Amino acid sequence: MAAVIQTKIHQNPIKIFHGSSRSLTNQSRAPSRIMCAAASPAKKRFNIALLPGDGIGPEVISVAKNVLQLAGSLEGLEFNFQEMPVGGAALDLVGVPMPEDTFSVAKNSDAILLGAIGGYKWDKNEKHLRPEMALFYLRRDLKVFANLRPATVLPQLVDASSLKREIAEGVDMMIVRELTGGIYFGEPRGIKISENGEEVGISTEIYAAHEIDRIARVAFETARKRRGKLCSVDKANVLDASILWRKRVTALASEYPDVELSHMYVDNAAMQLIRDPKQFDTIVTNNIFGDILSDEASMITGSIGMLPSASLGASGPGLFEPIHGSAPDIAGQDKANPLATILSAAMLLKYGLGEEKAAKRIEDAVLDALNKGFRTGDIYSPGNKLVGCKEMGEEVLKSVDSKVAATV
Ligand SMILES: NC(=O)c1ccc[n+]([C@@H]2O[C@H](COP(=O)([O-])OP(=O)(O)OC[C@H]3O[C@@H](n4cnc5c(N)ncnc54)[C@H](O)[C@@H]3O)[C@@H](O)[C@H]2O)c1
Ligand SMILES: CC(C)[C@H](C(=O)O)[C@@H](O)C(=O)O
Ligand SMILES: [Mg+2]
Repeated sequence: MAAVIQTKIHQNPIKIFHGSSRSLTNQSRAPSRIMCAAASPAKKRFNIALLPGDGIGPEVISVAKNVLQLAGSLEGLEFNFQEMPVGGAALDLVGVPMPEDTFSVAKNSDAILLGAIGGYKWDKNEKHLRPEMALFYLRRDLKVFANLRPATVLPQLVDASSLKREIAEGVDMMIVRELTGGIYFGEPRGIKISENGEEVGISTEIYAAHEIDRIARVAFETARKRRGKLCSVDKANVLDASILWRKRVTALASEYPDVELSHMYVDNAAMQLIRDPKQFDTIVTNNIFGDILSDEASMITGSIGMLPSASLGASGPGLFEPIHGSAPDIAGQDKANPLATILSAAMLLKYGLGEEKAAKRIEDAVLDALNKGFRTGDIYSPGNKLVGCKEMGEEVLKSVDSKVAATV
């Protein structure tokens, strides 16, 4: 599997951005040149786990799957899709949010494309039976600690931004969110009874040095390939976990002399994102700050329906999903913007499978559909053509098919 970035942990070189080794096996299982001499060239085969989930999840996944399939086939890739229930859909089917079969298919795939999880129906479930737990199990057990959330204002969508044109235009940042640690997973946690008999809710923000180092390295490497600026966002004026975070990130900076490192408190960062988002190139931050800041950044780009993500570990398949949720308020109405999921499929190709050409086909097709004026409701502005989720998907498919490289 093609590694996109190499890094070091404790001086041992390891691959950071790659999918499982299954694809290599699959390639070797592909028909040999001699056998196929008269037919088309041997195709690379990949197993993709599709986890549609809940709400708008199935709507956006069905569209993204078609786009992935077509873009891949034009680059000689063949996908074996296996669709499995997760979240509320799995709770309804088998009583747990992450069935063993689903995890096993995901773990043994080359990459996972997930829609969204959650919904009103399960909101009152006990915590371990909430759909969202599936996400935690997946992220934790696949060890995908590095979550890349790019927020780019496309020229076609400047008017859809919540910010004024002159502030939004040209924004292009990458949020590197730590995904398997911090307050989401820290112990102790739970709702307990205190000594005076009162209920107390406990969540613990905790980071070990190695967890900070490995995400910081991913962020330095990412910044190095972008504009060379890294801003580490923390709350080191208050939180002990952030004090250690800042110390470790600072200590690593000498290994990346070509990257300009700065630090910012998270409250200021939330404000600066709105005041002057162009100051940011790469941001590295902990699990919860990354969750919040990426939703904020999405509105600079026009909509949360535009932001894809890639979650990557040191080995095994990557997990690719839009940053948005199941949007129960618009589910089943063909109103969802599928572009975040389609762009997540592009990230799957690029970071998960190392198939940059196929990824570029998808990115170009998205730009082409936007250039032609197609807009779902969340990114609509007067003068454009309002379409639903399915039609947007069909337009992107047409653009992939026409092999037109969009001019931005
Ligand atoms: N990764 C995930 O699966 C994920 C992420 C966030 C929230 N959730 C879950 O989703 C459920 C709803 O959460 P929420 O309402 O806070 O967040 P949400 O992201 O689902 O929706 C927030 C708002 O954004 C809109 N929106 C979201 N995605 C859109 C899209 N693709 N196109 C157009 N509009 C879109 C929704 O209609 C809604 O008004 C909850 O159960 C939550 O836990 C799941
Ligand atoms: C649904 C929720 C558990 C999840 C998170 O907080 O990580 C979501 O908001 C996200 O951004 O992927
Ligand atoms: Mg979130």
